[in-house]
Amino acid sequence: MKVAVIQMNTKSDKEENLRKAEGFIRQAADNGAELISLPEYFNYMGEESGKIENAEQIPDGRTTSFLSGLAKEYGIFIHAGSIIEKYSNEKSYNTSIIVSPDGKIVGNYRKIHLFDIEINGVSSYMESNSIEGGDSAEIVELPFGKAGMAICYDLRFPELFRKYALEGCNVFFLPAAFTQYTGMLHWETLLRARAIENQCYVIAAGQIGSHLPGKVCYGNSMIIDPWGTVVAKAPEKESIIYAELEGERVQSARESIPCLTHRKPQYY
Ligand SMILES: O=C(O)CCC(=O)C(=O)O
Repeated sequence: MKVAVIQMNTKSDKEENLRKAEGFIRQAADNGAELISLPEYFNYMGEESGKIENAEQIPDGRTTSFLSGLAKEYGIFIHAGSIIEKYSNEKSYNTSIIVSPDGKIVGNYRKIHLFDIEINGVSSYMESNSIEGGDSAEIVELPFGKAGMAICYDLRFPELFRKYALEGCNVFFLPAAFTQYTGMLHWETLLRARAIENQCYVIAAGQIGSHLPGKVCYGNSMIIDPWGTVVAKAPEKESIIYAELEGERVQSARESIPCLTHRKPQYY
């Protein structure tokens, strides 16, 4: 299955962001992508206060119907890294969806772990001020196999990915708007670790560069195979990268080093 990952620098004008995403999706589909992955917050990154007015219903919202139309037109899967989903008058969900070639939503995942952190003298984020956390994991059946869904900070919780692997996943989605600082320190290492320890592909579409109001994102979108090899990596700009997901790579990793069957959880 040919996958395309789109790296974006999303800003606060939703229609402009959708126009840009559409251009990338059309280009990737014309290049033969059967599955296209977009980053977290691909349709809006702006002031916190703007989140509420840009929140949408799922499935009855502007962005979902935009994605369904394109998925149907090209007969492809589209993974929308995230859309701000309506929750209440104060808060939204940070929600990823996967749309199938017939335009239906086949995956819906609300970011579980919220980025509430403070790094002394560097940065602080309080995602839970505007976002309500999700409360369930999500596995989607794709032609390539089962896929586990996660978003950005979820990457730091290996037990979610282990659960997905034990339930038969061979690919993970990890869309992100990862901060420049923590990205430099941890992004590639954590992504490769999740791929290696679970012997799964990792599809990581990221935001790149600065966004209102002052968040700088690390970019470095990548596709990693079940051996932990980075098979495609985006340059430092908005771009599309491609890779072929190969079932044999999953099998060969799992047969060569059968760590998933060597587990002894009864001892720990
Ligand atoms: O885990 C990190 O270092 C970054 C996470 C992040 O930027 C987010 O979840 O929005």
